[in-house]
Amino acid sequence: MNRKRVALIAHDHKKKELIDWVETNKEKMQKFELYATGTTGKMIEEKLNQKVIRLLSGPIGGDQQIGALIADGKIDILIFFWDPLHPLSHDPDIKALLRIAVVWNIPMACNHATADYILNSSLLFDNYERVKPDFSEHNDRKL
Ligand SMILES: O=C(CO)COP(=O)(O)O
Repeated sequence: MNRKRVALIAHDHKKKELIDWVETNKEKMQKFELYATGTTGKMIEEKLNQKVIRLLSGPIGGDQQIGALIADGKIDILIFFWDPLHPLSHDPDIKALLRIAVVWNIPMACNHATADYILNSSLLFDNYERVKPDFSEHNDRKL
């Protein structure tokens, strides 16, 4: 079975929480191929001593790069500890990423509790295949 590709992202006020979470779940993390935005990825790599495929930092396009990977079917799970209490310059990108994860029906955790649920789901290491959305109507759309 291929390793699940997990994207990990945290905003600055949430980074400690995410780093603590990955450290607590270090053994499980090793079973995944990890992707992350720039700064988050650097911190995870240092903490876990595990390779992380790092994209750009969020404010300069990292969220969009993760979104593009999701649309290409290259990310299986998104763990995104976004910050609901501080306004961010790249809010449109954040919103777009949350949207595209829903569009493509990938499991997405936006907080610690949901991340725990996903990580402890029996579906995670089964041959579970998520339902792939049917976009035929959209692709055939006549403008
Ligand atoms: O801003 C981010 C996501 O919106 C995260 O970017 P960094 O991981 O580079 O801090």
